[in-house]
Amino acid sequence: MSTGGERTDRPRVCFLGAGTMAGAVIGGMLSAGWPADRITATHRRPEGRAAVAEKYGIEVTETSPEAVADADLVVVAVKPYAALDVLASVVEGLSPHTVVASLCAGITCAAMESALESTGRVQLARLSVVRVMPNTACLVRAGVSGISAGRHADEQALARVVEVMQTVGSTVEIPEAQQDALAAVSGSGGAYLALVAEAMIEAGVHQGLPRTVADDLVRQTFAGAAALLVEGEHPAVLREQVTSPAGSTAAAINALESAGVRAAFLSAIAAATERNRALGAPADESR
Ligand SMILES: NC(=O)C1=CN([C@@H]2O[C@H](COP(=O)(O)OP(=O)(O)OC[C@H]3O[C@@H](n4cnc5c(N)ncnc54)[C@H](OP(=O)(O)O)[C@@H]3O)[C@@H](O)[C@H]2O)C=CC1
Ligand SMILES: O=C(O)[C@@H]1CCC=N1
Repeated sequence: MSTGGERTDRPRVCFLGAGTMAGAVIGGMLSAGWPADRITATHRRPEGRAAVAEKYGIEVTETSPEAVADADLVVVAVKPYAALDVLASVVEGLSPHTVVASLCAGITCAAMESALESTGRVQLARLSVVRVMPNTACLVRAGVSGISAGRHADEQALARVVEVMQTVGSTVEIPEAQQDALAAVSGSGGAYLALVAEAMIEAGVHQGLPRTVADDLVRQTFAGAAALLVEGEHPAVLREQVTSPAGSTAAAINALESAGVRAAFLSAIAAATERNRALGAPADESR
């Protein structure tokens, strides 16, 4: 998967948990030329370890202090409910120079810092902790990650995390209080757009288009619309450019507005923000 031109000064990154999100970041890093021998991961199931090692050509081990001993950056990438336990299970392998980042929805820097402080090991109590919220487009190096530094993370620690996440997309540094809303917009956003794409394909089929044609049309329409958005024009202007007075787009927009599409997005993003907050709450067993 490597494109060559690998740099040997890249930080060594160990992912704790190698599921969808870690896999997207690992895949993006490798395709950008990050040396495979500077990426490791852990997986709790032996068959999972074998599969991930085979897929990415990286070393995959059990989650243990030894797994993180050589890492410059340890990335917690398990489901939120397991994040603090997984971090606690590797503390013996962390050094004062290790940076710990978490991709886990809702898990605060303070919660991770407390987990490290509660080890009673003085040198870990001041470890750099960074909270990151990426999205799955990291796989194609088109992700966007919100990044917030914890109490002890200095510029150098932050730069280590930014180096990884900018390899797989863009980054935005935000106050940690905004992380739950950011996750609701960009962490989950790809799913909303995939749902709209799915609905548009079905609607095209409903109007008599062959499924493969509807599928191709929708994919390319999304790619084209994304390219125009990235150019920087305001979305309202892009919408107006397509909407002739009393034309067919106006008829469609009228139907969408009557169905409450804007209100639906307001509710959806509010629900996701609230859910992210709940995922970080200590008593939540459903995470
Ligand atoms: N998916 C997404 O789009 C995004 C996810 N995130 C965050 O990323 C994190 C991971 O989510 P996602 O990748 O979707 O989930 P996955 O279930 O795909 O991946 C989680 C991985 O962690 C593994 N795991 C669980 N416990 C342990 C353990 N003790 N040691 C090692 N590995 C363990 C799981 O193993 P097993 O297969 O055995 O269950 C699984 O492979 C979550 O906290 C989520 O909030 C953030 C942004 C976007
Ligand atoms: O659904 C989730 O919980 C995660 C957080 C952002 C995207 N997926």
